[in-house]
Amino acid sequence: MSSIRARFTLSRSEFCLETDFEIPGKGVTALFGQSGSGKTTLLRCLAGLERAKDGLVVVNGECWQDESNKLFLPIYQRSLGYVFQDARLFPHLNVQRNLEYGWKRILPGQRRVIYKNVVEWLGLEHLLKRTPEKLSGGEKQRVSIARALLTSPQLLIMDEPLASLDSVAKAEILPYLEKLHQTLSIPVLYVSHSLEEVARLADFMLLLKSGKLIASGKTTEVMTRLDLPLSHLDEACASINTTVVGHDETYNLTNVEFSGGTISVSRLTKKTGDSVRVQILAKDVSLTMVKPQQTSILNVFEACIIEISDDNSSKVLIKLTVGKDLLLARITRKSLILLGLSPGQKIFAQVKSVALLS
Ligand SMILES: Nc1ncnc2c1ncn2[C@@H]1O[C@H](COP(=O)(O)OP(=O)(O)OP(=O)(O)O)[C@@H](O)[C@H]1O
Repeated sequence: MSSIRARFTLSRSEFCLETDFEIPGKGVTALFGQSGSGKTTLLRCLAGLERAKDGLVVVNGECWQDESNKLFLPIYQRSLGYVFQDARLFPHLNVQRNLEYGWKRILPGQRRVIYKNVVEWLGLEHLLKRTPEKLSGGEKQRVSIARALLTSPQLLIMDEPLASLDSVAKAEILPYLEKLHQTLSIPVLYVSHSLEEVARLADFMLLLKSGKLIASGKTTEVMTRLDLPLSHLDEACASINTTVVGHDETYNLTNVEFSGGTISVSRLTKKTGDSVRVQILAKDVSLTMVKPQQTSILNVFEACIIEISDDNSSKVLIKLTVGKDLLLARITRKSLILLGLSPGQKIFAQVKSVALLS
């Protein structure tokens, strides 16, 4: 199986990066951690901008750095695309010339993407003749992503690509990132501070704290681990991959199916069989002992409690399985006691609200 394997130890005066990980060689892996946890330092090590002691980097079978310190490829020899917070386009070149800059550096036989496809994926056809000063922040960032992709990298690093955009521009660019996620064979390492972005885009995640990796694994598994800080954030959530199974034209709803049942959401333009990833916030899940008969909540599922943890002085977090999927519920400690909930118990999870991610 394709994978990216890396190991670094890098000491600075008041900070030490010590990481050893293997992530899938395709799809999007999120690198998540608080400010100062070492995300940029880790990316710099991967890129060859820092020389970590006894470092190791192997990207889909290609060794960029080995532990014997004999092999250390400099950045220009690592097949890497880098997208920064700010787009860093060449201001004097129009969009097309910016894109061609990356494209022409790669020999035709070594190209792994098709120019026309990249332009189309990122919706740039009508912008090709414009100079960067005539682009919005979101458009600039789309050009920057396309330029990085056109270098046909073995690995695409995106370092908080949405951080400098306002919420309107973020909302505009996210569907493009989702489309890339579904279409692209190039693995992406995506740095973000936003749990929603991670839930939306990443299949796998690395969680960094004070220079150490405290977790790595499938996004939902890491996000729902009660021993980790993510499940205790206000926006704690689970993301679930579903498939459209039909539309309810009378009530303008779409039904999507997952391992635990069928979820009704507002009518989507998707077709039967299409994939949809949904996000369910812990605070939007309540629990009942018997299946509610008369309720305005449409989405009620049989669930099993697998773990309970304190959240704050009045709330607890409950991790549930619903079919083969995981869900989090944040309820009051009083409800926990009144209902007498404990691990192993079968209950019903009522989902008040479902956000559609893609
Ligand atoms: N050149 C340097 N010399 C010494 N210490 C540094 C240097 N660069 C960064 N650091 C320290 O290393 C630690 C990790 O920094 P890094 O920039 O990797 O964190 P980060 O997770 O990317 O943060 P942010 O999310 O704010 O960008 C911080 O404590 C920082 O002060």
